[in-house]
Amino acid sequence: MLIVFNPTAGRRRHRRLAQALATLRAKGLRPELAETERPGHAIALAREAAWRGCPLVVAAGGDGTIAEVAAGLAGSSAGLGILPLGTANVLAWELGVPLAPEAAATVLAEGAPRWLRPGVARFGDGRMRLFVQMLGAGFDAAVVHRLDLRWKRALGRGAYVLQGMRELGRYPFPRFTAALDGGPAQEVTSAIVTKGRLYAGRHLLAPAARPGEPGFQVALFPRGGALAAALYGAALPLDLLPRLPGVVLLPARRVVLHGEEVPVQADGDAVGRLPVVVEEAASPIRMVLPRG
Ligand SMILES: Nc1ncnc2c1ncn2[C@@H]1O[C@H](COP(=O)(O)OP(=O)(O)OP(=O)(O)O)[C@@H](O)[C@H]1O
Repeated sequence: MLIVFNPTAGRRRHRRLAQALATLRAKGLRPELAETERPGHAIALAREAAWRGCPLVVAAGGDGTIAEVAAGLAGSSAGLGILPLGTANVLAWELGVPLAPEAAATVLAEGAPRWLRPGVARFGDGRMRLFVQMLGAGFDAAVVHRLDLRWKRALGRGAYVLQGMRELGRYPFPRFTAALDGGPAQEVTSAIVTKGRLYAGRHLLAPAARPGEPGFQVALFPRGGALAAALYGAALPLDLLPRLPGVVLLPARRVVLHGEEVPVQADGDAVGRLPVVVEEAASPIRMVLPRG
């Protein structure tokens, strides 16, 4: 087992990592540890581990680190485990992986295999980005793009709330189009393409989503403006967002988002700007998850 640890993810991460390692060692396991040194490094570390036959690579970090490890394991037979040390840890909430390090380590040692089907985003400039939970274009991506990392370290998820309030006053809500499965282009001001039900931690976004099955749920936000965005932001922690008028949720296998100067985020990382085409990744990933 190789643990790929992002030393910049989340808070209190070193202590939590040490607790997980102690649990694994107490169970007779001898995990290897590799620290990431830069964005994208986890991809290379995971790829190399899969190439030398490592059966399980654990992403110790947040959703961005999981996505990078998943990208490195793509097409291999190695399994992917999660040690949730990130800020939002949406995928851990989604898949029932405990946040307590000892309990998460027990899942790594004794969990069961389950398939996850990541999404892949292709940008206009030819870049590709794999994502495990969701990709957003528009307002939420603007928040991620301009988030101050010092705030994120100090305040955790609260930093997103503060940055969201700042963006309400300055984001211009440019319109762009979303075309689902070759259908007509619809005008929106934000769109979230999600594999899972949850968003920004454990808040409900897409009740019909099934991460282990093909396809996505797509949340479209035709209404722009600070008032609508503030309303959506207030509804999210109450799990009311999917029920709000003006929020459209649709299933799709392929999503084309077209626009200019519209920011894009994937799994909470700033990843570029539109246009982008979102599809299912070529191969599913075998995850090690809680039994039952
Ligand atoms: N050594 C490093 N220095 C700077 N950035 C790094 C380093 N290692 C990894 N990263 C980048 O940090 C990004 C964010 O990390 P990650 O998603 O794991 O944590 P998080 O943002 O705190 O958690 P979450 O996504 O759950 O909110 C990763 O996508 C990765 O590209």
